[in-house]
Amino acid sequence: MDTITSQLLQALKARGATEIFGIPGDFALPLFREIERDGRLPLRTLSHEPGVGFAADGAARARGGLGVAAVTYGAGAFNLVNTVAGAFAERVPLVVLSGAPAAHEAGSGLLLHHQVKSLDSQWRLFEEVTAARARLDDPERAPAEIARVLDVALQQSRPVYLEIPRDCPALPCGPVPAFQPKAWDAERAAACADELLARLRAAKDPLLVVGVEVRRFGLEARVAELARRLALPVVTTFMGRGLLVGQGVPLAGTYLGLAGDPDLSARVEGSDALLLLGAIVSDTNFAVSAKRIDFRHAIHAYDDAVHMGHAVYPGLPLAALVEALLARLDPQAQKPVAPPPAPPRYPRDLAWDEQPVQPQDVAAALNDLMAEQGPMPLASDVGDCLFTAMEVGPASLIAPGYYATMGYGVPAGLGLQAATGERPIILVGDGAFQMTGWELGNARRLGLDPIVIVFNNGGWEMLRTFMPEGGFHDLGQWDFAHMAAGMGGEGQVVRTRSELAAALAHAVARRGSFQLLDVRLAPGQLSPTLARFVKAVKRLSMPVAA
Ligand SMILES: Cc1ncc(Cc2c([C@H](C)O)sc(CCOP(=O)(O)OP(=O)(O)O)c2C)c(N)n1
Ligand SMILES: [Mg+2]
Repeated sequence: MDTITSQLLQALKARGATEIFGIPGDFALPLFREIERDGRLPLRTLSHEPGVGFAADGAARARGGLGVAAVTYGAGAFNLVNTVAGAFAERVPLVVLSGAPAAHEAGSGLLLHHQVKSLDSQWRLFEEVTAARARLDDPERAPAEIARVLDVALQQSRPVYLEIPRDCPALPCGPVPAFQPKAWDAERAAACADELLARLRAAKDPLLVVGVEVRRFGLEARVAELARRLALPVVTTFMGRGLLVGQGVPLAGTYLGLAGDPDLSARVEGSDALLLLGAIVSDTNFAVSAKRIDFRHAIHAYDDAVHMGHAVYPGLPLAALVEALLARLDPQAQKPVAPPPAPPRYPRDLAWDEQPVQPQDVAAALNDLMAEQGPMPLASDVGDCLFTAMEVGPASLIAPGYYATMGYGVPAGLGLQAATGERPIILVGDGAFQMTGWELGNARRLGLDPIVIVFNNGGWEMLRTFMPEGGFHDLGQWDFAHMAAGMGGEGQVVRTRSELAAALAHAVARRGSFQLLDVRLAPGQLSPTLARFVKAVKRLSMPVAA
């Protein structure tokens, strides 16, 4: 007999989920038992709910489709909130499944364990970080409610919340309707495409800037075709780094303003027709511009609307716009209007010498590795590791480039490998590792063996660059390499460039357990990109970054 849980699992799977990350509690034990009995989606338990949320987020970003995090009511769900907030900010379709008290308990007159202000406090809190919610306590309504909420997750590419009281998982339930893509107005899409193409054709130096929605809505191949037909150079935003890799279009690099390649930044800031597809216009993507970009002259397609000068086309999903444009373009590529920017230059040919390792040496070593053995997916945390990732390329990358929460890298890398089967390279600072790096202790049990590079500089260096006078940035020297064995992996201390090259070669050759490179960096040793970023922030005398 089909139950609320089995129908929910079928609906999740049909919408792209391939596993569930979770930590149970007594309010969620019946749900976990049903998930395990059903077996349709393997249950991957981790050690702390932030790890659960980041792993589900990483799975969704890397594979496409829904990511799923299952937790208990109260303590578990509240632990998850920051990861769901990051998913909301960065447009990730993360599904939260939370246990909850049974109806008869809610009316017991007793205060329940895990309860906060009221039994609805958790529901109200998730209203702020999700796009849709439902309580699955009525088998009659459950199929339609499941479809409504999961469809919003995919249509908006944002997190959603399902609360399942512990007396409901095994209730009989009918089938959940299939996914309904968003409808759009074809006439409005046509009018928008005509106006947009007219603007591009009148421009002297049009450029295509791609952002996260291009990946979230599975449009990379179609956008690459659009770039080809329009003969437009493709630039990514900081958050969009790694997009269109391997799609056969010339990638001009990542726009980083004053922190990036000066020629590319000048082209972007000087363009008379920036076509921004799916990009979040945020401070991390556009704040450190030498010349403030006037978005009134840009064409910005984001969050189901297209802004062109003073015109707005609402209710127009990115997919609708891309298809309307392609329908108007000759498959033969047009002639480029302006010479494409020079291709980005990434550090290569690491010298195998006794010089102390610097962040850019990690980038050079990874570029040498990928040139030799092919691309490997990157998962990065926040800190100088993320700025170093801008020097690795072109490689696919998942990272919280806008919401900028620490703790993301290791669990998201585990989620990436669990969902795609690809072995990731995880870049993480010592501070962020102290938050969630311990999830590596679950890697062997889950059959995962990421390569983890810890930028061990003994402090919160990114913050120290903004406020050197602060005496609270030091973390001491943690010996992560020697902790690895106790967690089922292998660790190597790396101090020199030749040690880096040898340790990376060893790590790549070893499968079946995670490999940790504990890269000892001198405090204050910054990547060139972070150094330029901080200099730009100070030059623009912007408020200190969060
Ligand atoms: C969950 C969380 N807590 C705090 C911060 C603030 C913060 C940064 C951002 C600006 O908000 S960067 C940073 C230091 C990171 O230290 P580490 O991982 O060692 O990397 P590195 O030494 O390369 O800086 C902190 C504490 C954050 N982004 N996320
Ligand atoms: Mg650090």
